[in-house]
Amino acid sequence: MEWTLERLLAAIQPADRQAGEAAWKHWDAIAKPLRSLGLLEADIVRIAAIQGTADVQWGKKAVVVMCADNGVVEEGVTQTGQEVTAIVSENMTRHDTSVCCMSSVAGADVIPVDMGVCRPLVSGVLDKCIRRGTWNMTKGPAMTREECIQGILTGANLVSELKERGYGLIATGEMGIGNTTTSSAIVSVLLGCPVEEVTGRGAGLSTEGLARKISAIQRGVEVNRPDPADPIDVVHKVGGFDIAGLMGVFLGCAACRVPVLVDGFISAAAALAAVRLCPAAGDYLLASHVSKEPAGEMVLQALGLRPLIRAEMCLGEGSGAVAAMPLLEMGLAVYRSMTTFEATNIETYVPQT
Ligand SMILES: Cc1cc2ncn([C@H]3O[C@H](COP(=O)(O)O)[C@@H](O)[C@H]3O)c2cc1C
Ligand SMILES: O=C(O)c1cccnc1
Repeated sequence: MEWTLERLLAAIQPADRQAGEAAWKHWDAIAKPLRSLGLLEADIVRIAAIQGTADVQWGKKAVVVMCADNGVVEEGVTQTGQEVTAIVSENMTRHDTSVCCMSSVAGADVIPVDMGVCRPLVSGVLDKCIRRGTWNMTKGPAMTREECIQGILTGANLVSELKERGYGLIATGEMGIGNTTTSSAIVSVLLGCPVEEVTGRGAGLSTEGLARKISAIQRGVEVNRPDPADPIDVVHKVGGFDIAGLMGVFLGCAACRVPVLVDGFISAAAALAAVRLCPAAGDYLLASHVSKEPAGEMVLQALGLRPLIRAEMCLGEGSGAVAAMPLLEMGLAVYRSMTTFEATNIETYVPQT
């Protein structure tokens, strides 16, 4: 059954605290210094609560890469032309992008999705194209409200399908020239922060380019007056099809009780919009890394998330989210395989909390 927005939001319930407590109990019985694996432990506990059982396991892993073009690129807010979106999206099918190389190491499948790239793509990219690029947000809404909802439902339906196919851990990724512009616009509106504080150089931008980018976002916000209390209003006016799709992935993962790794600034902006739409969805998110973009840390804080990795990455594509997978798997290996204090006859260790 395909999701409607009403059914999707109604299906999202807070994660299972009791399962989380049981997972802490198991961690604390393992023969090692208490809580010494830090966030690895906390994240496995989070996943236990998401899955509703302390018997944590996740099966296959995937990174969903939402690809789309952004009309605002005509304002000169990016270093490269928008044709790069299509090229890199197609390179995903040949396993020739950064996230593809990293996913091979992490054992994750890469699933590129055309949410609205400017030209038709090869068939290896899942065709969910809403429209061939958004409109320029400095002149009016980037998309209609209906298109935004279509994007959200596309992402959520994809998660349901992936869950049926045995995927139990999903990373979010994106490819869309200009999407740090849309992300900064969303974050500025949702967090009520000045545009210049949440806007960076994206995939590389000169100082003049950065000034153009800030001005374009300011004009986009002034022209559209998005309502910060209505995340769909914000994303349809100043967001992109990739971000709408990512919102749907986060909401779909929450509805299907699948843990989802947030990548960098763009994914985090989409996660923020998803959580503002449905606060309970926040329980299902895991932060992977903190983006080097200026507001990377700020958005994670607003989401109440602690990143596993601080590596000054700002690549996108889902690269940071995939990088966190092996760490989580190491945590899971200790959680599932290690001997306990009791079994190994260590009686003298008195855990101090
Ligand atoms: C060759 C290339 C590969 C990329 N892979 C990810 N991004 C990253 O850069 C884009 C966002 O930056 P901006 O808003 O400045 O355009 C997104 O596509 C993001 O995934 C790339 C960018 C480029 C140029
Ligand atoms: O943090 C990110 O997701 C990011 C930052 C800059 C460019 N591309 C992606």
